[in-house]
Amino acid sequence: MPAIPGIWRQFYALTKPRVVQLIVFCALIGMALAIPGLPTAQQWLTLLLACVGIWLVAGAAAAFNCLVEKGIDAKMKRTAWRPTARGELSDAQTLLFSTTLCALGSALLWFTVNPLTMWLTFATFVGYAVIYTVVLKPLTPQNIVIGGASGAMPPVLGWAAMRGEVGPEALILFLIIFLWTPPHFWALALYRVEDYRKAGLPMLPVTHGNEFTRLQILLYTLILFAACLLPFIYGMSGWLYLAVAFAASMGFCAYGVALWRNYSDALARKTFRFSLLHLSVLFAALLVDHYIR
Ligand code: HEM
Ligand SMILES: CC(C)=CCC/C(C)=C/CC/C(C)=C/COP(=O)(O)OP(=O)(O)O
Repeated sequence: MPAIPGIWRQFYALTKPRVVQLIVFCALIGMALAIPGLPTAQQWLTLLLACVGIWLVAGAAAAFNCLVEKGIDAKMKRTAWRPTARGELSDAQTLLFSTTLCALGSALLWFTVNPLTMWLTFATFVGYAVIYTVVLKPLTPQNIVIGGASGAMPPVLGWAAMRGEVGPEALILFLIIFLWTPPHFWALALYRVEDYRKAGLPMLPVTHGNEFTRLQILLYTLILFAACLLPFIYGMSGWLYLAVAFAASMGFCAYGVALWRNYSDALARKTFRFSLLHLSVLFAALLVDHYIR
């Protein structure tokens, strides 16, 4: 097989592939839960097209973020390798790439899914690429809390794709990702604090210090624990989900407590990694539970 040319690999890297994979996975679960029983052939097609559309627009949002933040990224160890930060891709190339992905994804959603999903996905693009990246991130330590609303949208997009409306079930899944985002991000920000200080960004550990951030992480993991029980309480899931949600959320709280009591960079890194496992396992359990009930 011929190797993929370097420039395409660079463009691909701008889409933050692993983050977008989890985003599309959460959207997919929203879609599956919106359909009672197994999808029909027509629903399989809609499901696939909606995933591709959301993936394209999310990738476009990530690439636009890399363009806006190329100066900041260049100052941070974690992001200095990005092709935009290194000047390997020009602003015009990156803008064209992001616009093309966003246009293709939006057209796909409009013509093959439904206009509501297209508008919600586009609003999510604006929420992350403009409101979070341009306005909130340099402005306030609550940037990721408010901006987290865009990251929490995927199950809502998925639900809208299959139902043509937004139901309370989708809003429960939104709430879970919304409350999950602060401990997810602040755990990383704790051990990357010097990066953020150098870049001049007002992330919580920079503005309010290590101890206050650890307390916030702990509080969010506790509220998240309660929110993770809602799908069961609302009747969206059965005992399997409840057992998995209970165990995974207890695990996240345990990390919250351990980090609060005794800080180390290594533990903060483990907490960040655990956040990814927590959300993945939670959503996978919702899916399995939906089909075995
Ligand atoms: C405003 C909300 C969010 C912020 C500020 C945020 C921040 C971050 C940051 C800074 C990283 C980079 C870690 C690194 O480079 O080592 C990261 C990684 C990651 N995030 Fe988030 N995140 C947010 C929301 C989300 C959401 C909604 C999802 C998925 C549903 C997600 C999934 C991931 C994944 C999978 C990674 C690991 C990427 C990798 O290993 O390359 N994040 N997040
Ligand atoms: C249309 C749609 C579903 C859009 C989803 C938007 C999206 C990609 C949300 C994920 C959030 C994310 C990548 C945060 C990274 O934070 P950061 O940008 O502060 O991280 P960085 O320092 O690595 O750039």
